Amino acid sequence: METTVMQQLQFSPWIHSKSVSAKPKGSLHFPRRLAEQDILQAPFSFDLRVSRHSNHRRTVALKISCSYKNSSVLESGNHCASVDESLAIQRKSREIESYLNGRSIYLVGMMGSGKTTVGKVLSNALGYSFSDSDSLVEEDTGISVAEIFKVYGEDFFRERETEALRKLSLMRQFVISTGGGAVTRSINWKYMHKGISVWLDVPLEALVKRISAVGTNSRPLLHHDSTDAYSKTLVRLSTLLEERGEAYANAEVTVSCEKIAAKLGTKDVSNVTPMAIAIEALEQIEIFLKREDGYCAI
Ligand SMILES: Nc1ncnc2c1ncn2[C@@H]1O[C@H](COP(=O)(O)OP(=O)(O)OP(=O)(O)O)[C@@H](O)[C@H]1O
Ligand SMILES: O=C(O)C1=C[C@@H](O)[C@@H](O)[C@H](O)C1
Repeated sequence: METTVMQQLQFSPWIHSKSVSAKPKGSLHFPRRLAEQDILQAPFSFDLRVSRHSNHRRTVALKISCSYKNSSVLESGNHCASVDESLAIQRKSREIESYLNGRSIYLVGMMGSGKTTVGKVLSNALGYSFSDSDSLVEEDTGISVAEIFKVYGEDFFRERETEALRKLSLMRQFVISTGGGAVTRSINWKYMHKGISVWLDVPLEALVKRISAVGTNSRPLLHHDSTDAYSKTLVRLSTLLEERGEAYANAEVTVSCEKIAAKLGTKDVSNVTPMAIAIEALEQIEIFLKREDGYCAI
């Protein structure tokens, strides 16, 4: 089967603003087990498009497309940021740099809460490396998370996940997307507390919509036969969320998509972009760090 990978990245400050020193970077993501040779043989195409918006915002989208054979995975993304947002995240990153002092950020949250998507925005802004504990487990074992669950069971996966977090806890200057269930083991918190833990709190309905859109093949705890994907995902996710709600709330910082939506004057969290979530995450991290530092605003 031939599959197309499309990733749309929004670049703007490096075209219009001299005040931004770090150039935004983007990356194109491939299915986890695609061989390097296959990637090299894949034809790419690029499309750069400038858009002007009614409120004087300018955005420049770089769309990268690529086709390759023997894969059934489709990944696509549309990561848009206005000039204002790009400047805001750069400014906020610089502001918290000295408080952060190289500590890593651990993103926790349900499957589909955006840990990977928002994590990459954050790591770019902070000049940190990005890592994903699920990918680390896959690299260590040589098989996918779905296969680990199928062949060895969940307990084996949880052991490997803890080992991945232990290794990550030895690193600095990382943004880490943790597995959705990492919060359920207390030993994992011991490792995550080496850095700052941030819960991406996304309402259940939004999670279900996102996951139903991309499918459950890579998410063994949600996987089901193909019929009625929305309601099956809803039931399973709501059970997990009920079981884990308190565990997520252990995070030092909470980023609520509903609160961001409310600030934007909407109730619809689907209007809240990964960039807006990343900016709110940095603001909440700043509040936490200043409180920890005994800082008192006058
Ligand atoms: N703010 C957002 N608005 C709309 N869609 C989003 C947003 N953030 C992420 N998504 C989409 O939701 C899906 C899940 O996002 P992502 O993979 O980042 O979540 P995750 O928390 O890492 O999931 P998992 O733990 O299951 O790997 C992706 O298709 C992504 O493009
Ligand atoms: O929520 C969970 O328990 C999981 C989430 C994924 O990130 C993987 O870690 C795995 O599929 C289990």
